[in-house]
Amino acid sequence: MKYIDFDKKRPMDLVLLGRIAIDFNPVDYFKTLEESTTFRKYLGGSPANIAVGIARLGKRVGFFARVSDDRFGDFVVNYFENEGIDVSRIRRCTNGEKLGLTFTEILNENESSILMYRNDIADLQLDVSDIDEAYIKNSKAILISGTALAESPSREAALRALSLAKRTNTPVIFDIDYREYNWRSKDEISIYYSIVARQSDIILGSREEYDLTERLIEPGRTDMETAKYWHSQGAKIVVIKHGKQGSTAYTNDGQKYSIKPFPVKALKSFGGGDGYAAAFLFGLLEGMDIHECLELGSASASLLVASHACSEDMPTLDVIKNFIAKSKEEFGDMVAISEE
Ligand SMILES: Nc1ncnc2c1ncn2[C@@H]1O[C@H](COP(=O)(O)OP(=O)(O)O)[C@@H](O)[C@H]1O
Ligand SMILES: O=C(O)C[C@@H](O)[C@H](O)C(=O)COP(=O)(O)O
Repeated sequence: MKYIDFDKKRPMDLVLLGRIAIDFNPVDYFKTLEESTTFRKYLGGSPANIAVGIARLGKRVGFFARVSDDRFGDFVVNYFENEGIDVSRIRRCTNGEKLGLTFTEILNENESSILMYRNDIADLQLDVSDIDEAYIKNSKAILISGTALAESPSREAALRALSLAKRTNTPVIFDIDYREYNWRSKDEISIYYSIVARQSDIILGSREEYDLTERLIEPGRTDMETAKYWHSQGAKIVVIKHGKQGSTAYTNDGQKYSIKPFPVKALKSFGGGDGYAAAFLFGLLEGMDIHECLELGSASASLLVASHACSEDMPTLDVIKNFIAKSKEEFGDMVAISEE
């Protein structure tokens, strides 16, 4: 069953909108951030990680972003170019705004935290003038990352992209992507997240992120209530992630596809969502069934939590498929299909 009708005549597979940043992950991990002394620099930013992931799976990827006009901005643009990602819509800030920096803390395989430096931030300078209709119209889908809604002018740029996507019949993917920084209130979060979610075809988020989105609508929903509500608003696929407990995709025909995580020796607790989104969306673009997309997403997520980086360790399709095959041999099938 296909839930999203991607226009195969469009040359770009996915355009993403949101932050491109840098991760500094500790080399001397299993320590507090205060104690760590040595870090490795990686491209970062959840939507940027997803872009790298889906490009490595062979898709043609574009990006709407503002980056800093300095060496860090050079680093991320060059990294994208080396990954084959189109950078024609990535512009430099002109007033000294800085690229987002994320210092991560890996205390143990289950406990990590991220410290984000986002003052005077470049990515939230994305402007409505940066968003052109032709670029969206040439793409099979657009992914909007929630943090882009945290401040103006990025907020209006994201909403313009959303409007142009609807006008050009371009499927909208909303990766809720909550990061507390730059938001002034939880009501603000709910207002803007729900505007985008109501016009999205696919919504990806953790339970916490749906709770934030639904705060002014109906707080305290179950997953089933959440899925039914967003289906009633037009979403075709609602994915709710629950960390180590796995994830579930709810489709608008009443099907519920749950998957347990592929067992893995985790190193960190972050990065799974980006790997998940990249591989899950790849599967959809390939016309795969939902349970195949879930397997790809969940396997990619497991590989990412087992690795030191997010972007740099995004797996190829062969790596994901080999991992799935080995896991199934040892642990059996991971997917359970049922009715909502
Ligand atoms: N310890 C783990 N082992 C295996 N897979 C994991 C682990 N933690 C997370 N995952 C996978 O990563 C996915 C996304 O993780 P989650 O924490 O829910 O979202 P996010 O990373 O976006 O916050 C999960 O649905 C699961 O498939
Ligand atoms: O999103 C950020 O700005 C930080 C990311 O680069 C970092 O790798 C991370 O936290 C990924 O988070 P997740 O995949 O959503 O768990």
